[in-house]
Amino acid sequence: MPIIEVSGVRKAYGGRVVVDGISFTVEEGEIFGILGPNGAGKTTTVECVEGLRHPDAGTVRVAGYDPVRERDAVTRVLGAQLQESELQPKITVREALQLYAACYPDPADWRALAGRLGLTEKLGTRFAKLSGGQKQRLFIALALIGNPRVVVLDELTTGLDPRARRETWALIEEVRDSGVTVLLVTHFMEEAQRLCDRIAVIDGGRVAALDTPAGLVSRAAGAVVVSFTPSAPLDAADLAALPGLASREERDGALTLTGTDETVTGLLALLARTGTTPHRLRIVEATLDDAFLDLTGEAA
Ligand SMILES: Nc1ncnc2c1ncn2[C@@H]1O[C@H](COP(=O)(O)OP(=O)(O)OP(=O)(O)O)[C@@H](O)[C@H]1O
Repeated sequence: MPIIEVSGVRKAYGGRVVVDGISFTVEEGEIFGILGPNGAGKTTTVECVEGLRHPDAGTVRVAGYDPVRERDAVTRVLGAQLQESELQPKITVREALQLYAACYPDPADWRALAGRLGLTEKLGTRFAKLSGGQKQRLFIALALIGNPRVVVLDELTTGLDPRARRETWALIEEVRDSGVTVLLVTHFMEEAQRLCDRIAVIDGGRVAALDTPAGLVSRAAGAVVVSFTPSAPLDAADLAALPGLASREERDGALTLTGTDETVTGLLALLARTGTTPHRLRIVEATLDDAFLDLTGEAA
């Protein structure tokens, strides 16, 4: 049984539909990404999973529980870090961990959690004095303190420098490796590609695509771009017949082809057959960015 099931969820604010029939399931033990442009409906969707918003239609189940009607049960299995989290500026890391631990019947050992998240030396530090990366680590610790089976992380690494972001990624992987399912809302392609087992691309309140990162990339219009200068001109009909060819451009004797892996294989066979040498050969694969642009028409 999937640990999260979202089926046909709709949500409108003041008559404007922002989530328009979203469905997906998250399997236990995976890092599932929700990716989409600003205002796509990502946060509204995960807030329905967390029970913070009531869908107008459709159903949500977390470990079989309804987040609205069975709020207490869902609170026991789901930990959340919200998009705009804040704590009182004067609370120390130790006090925050103890306070949150007191809210759960069977909390994690907060000292061990602080150790895992590299916060032991900061236990006496006030929230306002923590760096961005330390605050995010504290929010991950607070999301994990109830020993949840699922943790929802919304825009966790926004505002972090590249090094702190990478450290946070390693922590998210550790969380998953410890057996907790992760639902991750993100804007960052590199983050989604590196961390997620599967990604739902949300655009205009709908699921535009749901696949593994590699599966999404292979859907980009020109998944592979090959450029080279042939030692002798190639026959236009031979080039046009290459399997999977999406586009062809010639400039100053240099050829640029976009297509698929099959296009590259076909091109290599054509070069061998005609005894042509490809000078300055470059093969570039599409990225999740390209797939995202194709799917949503927007840059991340
Ligand atoms: N409480 C609310 N009342 C009215 N409109 C809202 C409310 N919350 C969100 N919206 C609107 O709903 C749309 C979807 O918002 P949501 O926060 O779910 O998108 P998002 O994909 O998470 O965006 P972002 O990446 O910018 O955080 C936006 O146009 C937003 O302005």
